[in-house]
Amino acid sequence: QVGSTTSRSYIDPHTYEDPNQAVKEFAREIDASYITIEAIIGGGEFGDVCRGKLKVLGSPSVEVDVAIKTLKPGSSDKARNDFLTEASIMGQFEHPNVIFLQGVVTRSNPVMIITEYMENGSLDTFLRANDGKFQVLQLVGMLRGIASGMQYLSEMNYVHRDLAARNVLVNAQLVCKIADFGLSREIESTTEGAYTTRFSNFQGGKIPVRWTAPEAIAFRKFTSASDVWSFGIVVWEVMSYGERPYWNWSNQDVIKSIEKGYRLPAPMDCPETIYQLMLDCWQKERTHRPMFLSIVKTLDKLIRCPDTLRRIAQNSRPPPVNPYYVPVVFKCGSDWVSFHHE
Ligand SMILES: Cc1ccc(-c2c(C)sc(NC(=O)CCCC(=O)O)c2C(N)=O)cc1C
Repeated sequence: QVGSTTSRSYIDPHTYEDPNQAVKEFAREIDASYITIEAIIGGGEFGDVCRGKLKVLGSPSVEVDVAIKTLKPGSSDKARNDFLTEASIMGQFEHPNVIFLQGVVTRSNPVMIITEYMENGSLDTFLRANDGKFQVLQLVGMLRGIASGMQYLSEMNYVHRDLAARNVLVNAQLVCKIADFGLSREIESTTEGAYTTRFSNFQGGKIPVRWTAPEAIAFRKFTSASDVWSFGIVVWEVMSYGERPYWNWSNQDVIKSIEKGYRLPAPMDCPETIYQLMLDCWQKERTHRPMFLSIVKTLDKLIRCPDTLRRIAQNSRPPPVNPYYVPVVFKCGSDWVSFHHE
């Protein structure tokens, strides 16, 4: 890796014969007696998400706040392995803008994954609950953190494939961290040198269309450049305080509009330089998109010279009437559609 600051690459846990081997290698085993579950704060695919305390090793009287994912009892071995995959991936990373793994409980039930506690939860719900309440500089600071976390992951040759505001967590100090490492993936270097993923068992081939780059939708070409496209959508989500990208358009209409060159309009009061960054991330040709390293530098410059954030992008006209919009009796409730479309 030319110019990479990390010495090693991420290892896909699926390359291990025995998935338990990967967990042992990358995640610290914590004894359940060190953990106190205090409250359930949400539900996940495999069980509950809780808030709790972890006794600090060596000084049991000291406790830290943690978040805990539990695997619902009676889960199959496959569900257990898929559940623990997130820990095997997360445990390989160490960066201030990537969620920190404290460890796992695998030798007693329920099986648990323990991470740092992110007091303000997921970024999209946090912004919707605080519409209009932040200064532009605070929003840009959040974006800088997300870009920095993504730069680190791309240097580790990790392609996220599901970067969206819902998968970014916010702590009490407004620090944003990349989360949600559940999807399995395989990294294969190609002749172009760009790291691309050949398709592995990506949860039944479903993709979050409105966050995904055209080449990843069309022929599953997931790379750090397609993560940059998704980052552009996250920028739009943040500057829109959690507005849904493409509003209530159908996934098909999103794909057709993007193909015809349509791009999301500047959110209200969005600085022109930030809107230009979004457009750069949404270049059709993926090699024309900026790398995360340059995105971080661009955001750093804007933060250091706040005057560059004063000029507001034109057009805060209402969202354009979608030319393809046909009133639908019901709407597919999820962002995820299979390749064989709805
Ligand atoms: C492995 C992992 C990954 C993410 C989390 C996690 C969520 C899915 S949600 C949340 N924090 C909150 O929602 C705080 C909200 C406060 C409240 O509503 O009381 C976290 C987290 N890490 O804090 C958890 C784990 C274990």
